[in-house]
Order: sequence, then structure tokens, then C-alpha cells
Amino acid sequence: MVIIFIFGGTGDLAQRKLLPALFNLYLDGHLPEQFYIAGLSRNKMTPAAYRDLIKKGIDEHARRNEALKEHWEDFSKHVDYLQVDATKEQGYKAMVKKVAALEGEWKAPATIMYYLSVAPQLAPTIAELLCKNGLANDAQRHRLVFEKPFGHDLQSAKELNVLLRKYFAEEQIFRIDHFLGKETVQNILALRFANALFEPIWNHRYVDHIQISATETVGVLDRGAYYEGAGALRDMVQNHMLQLLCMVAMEAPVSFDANEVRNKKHDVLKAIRRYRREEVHSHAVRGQYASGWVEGKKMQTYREEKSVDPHSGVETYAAVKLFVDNWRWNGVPFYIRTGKSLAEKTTHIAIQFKNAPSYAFPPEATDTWRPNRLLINISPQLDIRLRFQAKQPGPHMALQPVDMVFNYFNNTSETQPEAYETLLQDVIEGNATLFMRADQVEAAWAIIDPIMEVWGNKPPVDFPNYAAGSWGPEDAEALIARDGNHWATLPLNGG
Ligand SMILES: NC(=O)C1=CN([C@@H]2O[C@H](COP(=O)(O)OP(=O)(O)OC[C@H]3O[C@@H](n4cnc5c(N)ncnc54)[C@H](OP(=O)(O)O)[C@@H]3O)[C@@H](O)[C@H]2O)C=CC1
Ligand SMILES: O=C1O[C@H](COP(=O)(O)O)[C@@H](O)[C@H](O)[C@H]1O
Repeated sequence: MVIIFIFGGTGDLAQRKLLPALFNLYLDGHLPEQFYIAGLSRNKMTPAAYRDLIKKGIDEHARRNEALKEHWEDFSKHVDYLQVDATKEQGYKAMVKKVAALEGEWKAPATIMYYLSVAPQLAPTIAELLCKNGLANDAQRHRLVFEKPFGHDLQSAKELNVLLRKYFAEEQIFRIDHFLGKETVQNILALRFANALFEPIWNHRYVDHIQISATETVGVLDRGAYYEGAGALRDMVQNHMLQLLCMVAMEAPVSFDANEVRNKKHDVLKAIRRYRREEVHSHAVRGQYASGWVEGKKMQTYREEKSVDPHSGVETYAAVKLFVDNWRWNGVPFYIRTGKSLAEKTTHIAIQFKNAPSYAFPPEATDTWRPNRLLINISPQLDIRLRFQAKQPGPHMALQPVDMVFNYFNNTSETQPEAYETLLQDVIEGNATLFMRADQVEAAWAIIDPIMEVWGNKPPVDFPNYAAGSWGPEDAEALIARDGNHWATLPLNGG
């Protein structure tokens, strides 16, 4: 039995992601027989009007909306709307009544999820009012789901953690990082820890460097107001990209217990080198997009986007070179980059191995630069490619790089569950493995804070510094080229 209250149930996230994910969980039989979903917001609206609103979102965004006609009617009977101003006590009284009525009908206590799909400033008030109204006191059943951003720096994240923990125990708080719900991201654990093959070479002795890229073709779209207070470092690096780094760099957990996995990731975050102010410039690059062409479409400059300051100094691109100062990764650079309005949408991790030590082949046999690479494509491509040298067919000993490919789509006929499906199901089941613990969030901010501080103190003079449709600012190429490396820019073609 589960009750799901979505604060901000009429908002963008609820319509595009949460309700479509819940609908797909329902189609897959992953919701319990007795479930109740209520969208909450200040708007006056009938439950029927709310169902119409979310049906539109499901039609447009659900992974398998073709089943809609057949199943919508039953699913929608479980969906309700409550007019609740999250800052006023009155609405919480209505929630208490609703819970009592449902539990009376079901004749048992239910698991209750409070999904905070509202502006983060409302979170402390909601937590307090839930607690005050007896809606937060059962650590086994009452769960609070927190969306990003979790704070805007280390200090604010610490304060938020202290505040939330006045009302909810840590095991009741599920801090979402939607990247961790992606199938291809979870598969990193399977790849690394269910195979003996990679472990012996997964370290500084064999790995030359690691690249983690999350490049997007879209600009900030209509999220300019949010983005002006965030920028690429806060929006992507502090959370998603550092979490990807943890998945690649962590030691083997002894079990998949939530805290065991999170302890291992926390160890990685603690080992990442914190830069001194004077080191930031040589390890981090920022950029902001100018106008240009992306996929045949003219893009405007960031400063012309809706709700963006025409003189904005906010970065829409960030590249950072990090080191994990521990035994395994000693001296191995981790290059991270992310940006908007770039040439291609791709999220991938490239593990670049060192060259074979003695090269018996004549130099003319190959001109391939560092052939051994494991490319983990996270999205939109869902595959893993192991690149190695092979002999070109023919009379001479000439080499060519070839890829051995595992492709999710070739191996399953089913579409992959959306990240939010996995994560919502985990919250219902009380499994926090894929959620960020308080100490992880704080450790991640501690890495990012010095960079933000230096960037905040010295506004960029050269913005905008990359054209929409390019691969980002020239300095980002220089960052990696200084070490004799280059970004893996053509993952789709295996380049
Ligand atoms: N949209 C996205 O893709 C993503 C969003 N997020 C995070 O999710 C959260 C929600 O984002 P998003 O859906 O885009 O925001 P929207 O602005 O689209 O929606 C906000 C929702 O909150 C409701 N709301 C505002 N004030 C109150 C209040 N006092 N009481 C009750 N409800 C209220 C609004 O309804 P009303 O005004 O009628 O009350 C609306 O339903 C934010 O924290 C955002 O950072 C995170 C990742 C991605
Ligand atoms: O959290 C965010 O992620 C998206 C990118 O996510 P993806 O799953 O589409 O790769 C990004 O566009 C957005 O700015 C950021 O807030």
C-alpha cells in the first residue's frame, strides 16, 4: 500500500517525468494493488481536470503511452488532486484526513511518499509542517524525496541537511540524482564488479586517463531563471558528473546494501583533490555559448535567452581536471566536461588505457593514437565499446582499431525503464542505494566550492566564448591537450 503526495503536482517535472514514470510502473505491475497518487499545488482544480492535465503529459512523455487507452481508466482512478498551499497548515490537515480515510479503507498503515517537486526554498517549511502534523514520524513508512538542487554551496547544503534532519531521519530522506537511475549508469556496477576481467587493469598502472562527458545540443530552453542562479558547475558537475566519477572510481562494495555502496562512493569523493585558489585556473575552464547552428537550427546566444541577464557571467560550459588521490588512481587525470548548445548530445565515460609497452610492429603499421579504450555510452547511445588493435585483412601487417560492442537495444526487445521509474520504485521499496546521502552531497560541494569561489570573484571578460554547435571553448581543448590527450568527440562513430 502506498500513498504518494507530489508537492508541485501541476509543475513541469511532475508532468514530464514523475506521472509518466508512475504510469509506466503501473503498466509493469510495479505499483502495489492499493495505491493513491495526489498532485498538490495552490491552484484551484478538480481531480478530473488534474487527470486531464497529467494525461497530456503521459501521452507526450511516457515511454509506453501506446497502452494508454487500455489502462488509463483504471490508473486514473488512483489519481487525485488536493489544493494545498505548502506554506499553510490547512492543507496538511486535509492530507492527514486523506491518509486516515485511505488507511481505514485499506485496513493497514501505508508507506507514504512526499515528493518535493517544488522550489527548494519551500522544503524546510514542508518538512516542518509534515512533522508538526504527524506525517513524518514513522521512519519505516514516511519518506521525503528531495529534488536537486540540494543547496547552492557547501555551507547551504550543510544547513539544509541540519534543518531536514530536525524533522526526518537520514534514512527517510531520498535525495534524487536522476543519472543514478539510468540503466547504463547502474550497469557500470555490473561491468566492474560482476566480471573479473576488468579489475586487474582498472588502476593507475594500466589506465592513462578517464574522460566523463555530458554534452547537450539544447540551450537553457525556458529554464533561464533557474540557470542564472546555477550554471554548469552546480547544475551538472556537483551532482551527476561526480556521481558518475564515483561509479567508475569506487572500490568494490562487499554488498549492495545502500550504506555500503554509498560509503564506497563517499570514499572517492573524500579522495578527490581540493584545489587551492591559485590552482583553479590551470584545472578548470568555463564557457558561455554565443549564437550558432545546432543540428541545422539557429541558436541564440545565452545572454538573449528568456530570463537571462544580458550581461550574464554564468557558465553554460565547464571542464575540470580532477585527481582521485588514493592508491588505485594515483596520478590518473579525470577530465570532466559538460555544456549546453554543443555539437552533439552525448553522455559517456571513456576509460583510456596506456599503450602497449614495447611495440614490435613497424611504425607505418598503425598511426592510431592510444588504441585501447573502453567507452561506456550512457545516453542517447546505450552501449559499451571495447576498442583494440586488429590486423587489417591483407598481405601486410597493418593494424586498425576495432570495437567490440555490447548494445542494450540488440540484446533486449523492451525499451529501457526511464531513470525516474527506477528511482520512484526504489523509494516505494525503501531502497536508498541510488540516492545521495547527506555526507556525499557535502563532500561533492567541498570539491566544487573553491572553483565556484574563484569564478564568482573574477567575472569572465571573454564571454560568450564558444559558438553554439561547437565543442565548447578553445581553453577546454587546451586543458586536455597540455597532457597530450584529446577529448573523445565522436563516440557515436567510435572516434
Ligand atoms: N523541471 C525539471 O526538469 C527539473 C526540475 N527539478 C526541480 O524540481 C522542482 C520543481 O521543478 P519544476 O516542476 O520545473 O517547477 P515548476 O515551476 O514547473 O512547478 C512548480 C510547482 O510548484 C507548485 N507550487 C509553487 N508554490 C507552491 C506552494 N506554496 N504550495 C504548493 N505548491 C506550490 C506550483 O503550482 P502552483 O503555483 O499552482 O502552486 C507548481 O506545481 C524544482 O526544485 C526544480 O529545481 C530538478 C530537475 C529537473
Ligand atoms: O539535471 C539535469 O540534467 C539534464 C540532462 O539530463 P539528461 O538525462 O537529459 O541527460 C540537463 O539538461 C539539466 O540542465 C540538468 O538540470
